[in-house]
Amino acid sequence: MRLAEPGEFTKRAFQNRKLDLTEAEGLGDLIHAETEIQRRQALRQMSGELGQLYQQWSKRLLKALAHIEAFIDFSEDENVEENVLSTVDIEVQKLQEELKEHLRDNRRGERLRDGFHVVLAGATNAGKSSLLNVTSQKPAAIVSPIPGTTRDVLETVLNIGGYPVIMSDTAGLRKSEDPVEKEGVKRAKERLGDADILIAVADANEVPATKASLLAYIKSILCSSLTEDNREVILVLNKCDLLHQPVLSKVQELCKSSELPTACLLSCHTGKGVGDFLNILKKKLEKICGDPLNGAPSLTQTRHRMHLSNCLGALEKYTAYRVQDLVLAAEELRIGHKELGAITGRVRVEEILDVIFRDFCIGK
Ligand SMILES: Nc1nc2c(ncn2[C@@H]2O[C@H](COP(=O)(O)OP(=O)(O)OP(=O)(O)O)[C@@H](O)[C@H]2O)c(=O)[nH]1
Ligand SMILES: [Mg+2]
Repeated sequence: MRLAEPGEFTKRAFQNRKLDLTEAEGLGDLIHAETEIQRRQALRQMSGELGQLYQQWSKRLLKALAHIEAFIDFSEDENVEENVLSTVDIEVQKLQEELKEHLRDNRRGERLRDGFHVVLAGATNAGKSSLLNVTSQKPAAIVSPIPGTTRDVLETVLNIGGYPVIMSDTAGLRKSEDPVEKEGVKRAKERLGDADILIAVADANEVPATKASLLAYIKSILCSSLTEDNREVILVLNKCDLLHQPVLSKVQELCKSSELPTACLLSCHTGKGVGDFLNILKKKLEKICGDPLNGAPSLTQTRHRMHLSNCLGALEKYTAYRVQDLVLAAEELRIGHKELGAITGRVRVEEILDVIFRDFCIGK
């Protein structure tokens, strides 16, 4: 018997299947869609919408800071009234809410720029690598009937309906004494932790027959991620070409259960159901993203996220200190403003004074 050359499985399997896949309805359109979303998102960045938003926050915070300083320094002998403080409080509260909303965006902008992490996980031989090849339409991963073929995490960049995606194939999850495979399983689990969307891949011929046991099976594939967080999960039941009609109907019925994650029955060999899978994936991406081309522009840089979070932290401290110690509270506004300044550019002391003398009749 001749030993197979490395990569032979992949090439042969892929060439045999390529024709079927290009015939799968809508598949090409979904995979090869222009990254319109990314392009228009970039245009929004370039037109400075995000910059304008941060500038606007910075100006409002500067005004709040100036007013509080005016109150601290001049309220006793000049015309600075008590209600200045309550106006500042309201403005700081509003800024906190706007910042929170901006930060609570599921890292949409960063994901749109760098790609959404979609991770394929499942038992050995379920067809994870086959699914990666089918969706990317190239023999990216080695496919073979030998369980434990994939040992490492393999990433492929895809474009699903305009959304950038980094799809990761992982080692099949099973107990092994082989140190290389063990390491592969460890890496697979780590990668699961980073996923925006988890794809639990199972062989449709081997899935448990009841809802409860199937649910437990999915949880074991996802290392309980399903219960621990609210991340999107798709259950893929592969190799449906091997199912006989009565079993197929049973599995189809099982898939409809609302207690299970969105399920998709498909065959990487015939291409049947792959288009549906991509559509489900696209819908999940849309769900995470909202409409990226409308509404407030999204955060795109981790550095900005850090400064905005720091700014929010300072504004929250302002609220905490406000009743006990006005000077400490004002200091927090200064810190918050400095954090915004790290994004929008520094503000000089004179600018604070300008606001004070513009808004109050001091020394006049
Ligand atoms: N009949 C049938 N066989 C399939 C299908 N998808 C994959 N296979 C076969 O199943 C075997 C395992 O496929 P892989 O894609 O390597 O499975 P895997 O989940 O990546 O396996 P590991 O890397 O070992 O974890 C190969 O022989 C594939 O040709 C399918 O839709 N139908
Ligand atoms: Mg594999």
